[in-house]
Formats: sequence, structure tokens, C-alpha cells
Amino acid sequence: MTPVGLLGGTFDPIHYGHLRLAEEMAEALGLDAVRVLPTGTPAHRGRPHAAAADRLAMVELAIAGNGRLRLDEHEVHKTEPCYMVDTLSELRGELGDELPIVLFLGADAFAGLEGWHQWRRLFALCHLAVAERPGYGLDGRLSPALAGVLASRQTSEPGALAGAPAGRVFRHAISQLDISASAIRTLVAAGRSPRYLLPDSVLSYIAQHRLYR
Ligand SMILES: Nc1ncnc2c1ncn2[C@@H]1O[C@H](COP(=O)(O)OP(=O)(O)OP(=O)(O)O)[C@@H](O)[C@H]1O
Ligand SMILES: O=C(O)c1ccc[n+]([C@@H]2O[C@H](COP(=O)([O-])O)[C@@H](O)[C@H]2O)c1
Repeated sequence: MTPVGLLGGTFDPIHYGHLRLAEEMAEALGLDAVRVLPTGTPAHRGRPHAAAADRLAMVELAIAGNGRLRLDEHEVHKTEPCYMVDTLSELRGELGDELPIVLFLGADAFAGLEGWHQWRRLFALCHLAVAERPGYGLDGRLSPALAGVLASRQTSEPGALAGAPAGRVFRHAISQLDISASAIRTLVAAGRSPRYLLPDSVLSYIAQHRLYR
């Protein structure tokens, strides 16, 4: 069964690092659909700088015209903290237990996985696809628990993810783009240009709505 991809994020704002992660991981795994899931109220970090409605609008602008990327609104309208295990359980209720779901993560997010709510349950709900990210090498730096997860669950075989609904970890080296939402916010706040780090349509939205000043 062709798995469905899921890219969660605060997207404050969405940028080319996110978009290349979605595109390259989907291509590597042969996926037709990736759900792009902006979080409403993150459980794990401070309140986002832009309102949920603005982050949602920027995601819509960024993915427009890419038939493989679809907005997923499961979290963005929620005012209570969003936990991925809950979102995945909701998705399982809608998509069924058989469809493989692949959660895309940058290496920084994977390295912090133990801090996630009921993190071990994730492996019963989805696969993980972990992308290398500049400044966040994984080898030799993981906690014993996460190193154990890789040792027992890692695969470099896309077919292993299609053959089961959940439980494997696929690692893939995507284009290394040293782009972060926080660096973009810092540039905007300093009156400097973040152009070419994110789509022009998103940049225009930021300017029009005077975000991150
Ligand atoms: N440049 C990048 N390369 C690879 N993965 C990335 C990149 N930027 C973000 N990601 C991944 O995308 C997901 C969502 O990231 P998030 O929305 O927090 O963006 P961010 O740029 O890390 O934000 P911030 O700087 O505010 O922390 C996470 O899994 C993160 O690891
Ligand atoms: O469920 C959790 O406890 C949890 C803890 C940290 C992060 N997440 C999710 O991981 C995704 C990436 O987080 P972030 O902070 O890099 O935007 C996003 O979808 C978050 O909701 C989820």
C-alpha cells in the first residue's frame, strides 16, 4: 500500500527547508501524498510569533501548485496543546489501521523525540522518516534510548515502509539547507531580507501582514 507522508511543524513561517524535506522524502519513498500539518498550539515550545490563521495561510501559499502536498487542518484550529500521538490516533480513525503513515522529521526533531508525549506509542501509529539537517548530526549524539530505536527499527529500504503500517525508521540525506524559521524571523525583525530562503508568495504575505517586526 502506498504510504501517506505527514510533515508536522510550527511553520512560523514555512520555508524552503520544509518544502525540500517534503519533496525529497516523498520522492525517495515514492509517495503520492504528503499532508502538511501546521500545529495550532504547540505543546513543546512557546506560543508561535504568528497567529495560527497566518501560519495556515502561509502554508497554503507555499504548497499551492504542488499536487503532492495537501494541507492537513487536524491541529491548526486547536487551542489546547497538540500532541502528535493524539493527531495520529485521529488520523488512524479516519484512514484505518492498515495504511502506512510516515511522519517526516528533521534530525533535530528526532534527537528530541524522547521529550514528546508518550513517544514510544508513535511507533505503533506511524513510521518515521528522518532527514539530516545542517548542524544536527545524529551519529554518536543520540541518547541510548534513541540509539536503540535506530538499531532495532532503522531501514534504508522504502519497501519496508510500504509493507507495514508503522514502526520503522527511514533515514535519508536530503539537500542540506541551513534555513530555519527563527533565522527568518530575526532577519525580518532586523529589517533585512529573507528573500530566497522561502517562497516569494510567503514573503509577500509576511510583508503585507507586517509579521515578525
Ligand atoms: N532546513 C531544514 N532541513 C531539514 N528539516 C527541517 C529544516 N527546517 C525545519 N525542518 C524540520 O521541519 C519540521 C518543522 O520544523 P519547524 O516548523 O520547527 O521549523 P524550524 O525552521 O525548525 O523552526 P524554528 O527555527 O522556529 O525552530 C521539523 O521536523 C524540523 O526538523
Ligand atoms: O507530541 C509531542 O509531544 C510533540 C513534541 C514536539 C514536537 N511535536 C511535533 O513535531 C513537529 C515539529 O515540531 P517543531 O517544534 O519542530 O515545529 C510538529 O508537528 C510538532 O507538533 C510533537
